[in-house]
Amino acid sequence: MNKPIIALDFSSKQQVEEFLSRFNEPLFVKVGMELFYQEGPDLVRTIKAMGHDIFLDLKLHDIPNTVESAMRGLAKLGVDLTNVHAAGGVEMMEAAKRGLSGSETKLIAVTQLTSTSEEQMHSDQLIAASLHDSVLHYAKKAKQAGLDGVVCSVLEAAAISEACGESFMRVTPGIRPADAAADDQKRIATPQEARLKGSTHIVVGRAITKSENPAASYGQIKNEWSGLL
Ligand SMILES: O=C(O)c1cc(=O)[nH]c(=O)n1[C@@H]1O[C@H](COP(=O)(O)O)[C@@H](O)[C@H]1O
Repeated sequence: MNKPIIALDFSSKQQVEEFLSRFNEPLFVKVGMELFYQEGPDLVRTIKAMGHDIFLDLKLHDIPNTVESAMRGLAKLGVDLTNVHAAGGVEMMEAAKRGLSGSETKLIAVTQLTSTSEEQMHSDQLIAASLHDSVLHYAKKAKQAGLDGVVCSVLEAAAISEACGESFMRVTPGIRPADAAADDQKRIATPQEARLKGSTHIVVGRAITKSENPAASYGQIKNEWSGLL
């Protein structure tokens, strides 16, 4: 079972170091925009040197040439996983993949954000399809572009596995323990539902980072995800 990916949604290196010091094991962590825009590539190198796996979540979405060049730079960081928005199109996703060539970094595409509801998608994006079909469509486009998988919600993971193959990654944020608040997320699920409904990876932020005891919360989520609870 893949380790839960902890979203390090902090604004400083100091906060990250304090948080990571509570764990005595190698983790799979996500560095997103908040942290990367404050601390830059140096912190990514520092976390890597500590022995943790890294998902660099910058959600690139631009013209193919710009994304390819940006990915060429990110490839040098040696992260394990990074992402683009599938809405950038197949040509952009292919360019992103070219930019990463020669590196070990896996590439996935965000389909519809887990903070998006079907009503919002209809009204904000003027997409007439169901949210499920939109996510599935983006997943097929990501597969066509040669990507390693997608970011989706647990609710779409099984259908994507069926359409794109079991080895195609389904990285699912919006994970909450059963009694926790949804916050700004719309398509949420528990770690147990993620395991039963076809996720290959779960991404967990606030349920761990805002916990009184992050290591204990991580342990509990990890056990539920692995089927040990
Ligand atoms: O690409 C992502 O990681 C991502 C995609 C998505 O659709 N939804 C989503 O929540 N995320 C990220 O996953 C994390 C979820 O955080 P929590 O809601 O605090 O667990 C955040 O860092 C988001 O940026």
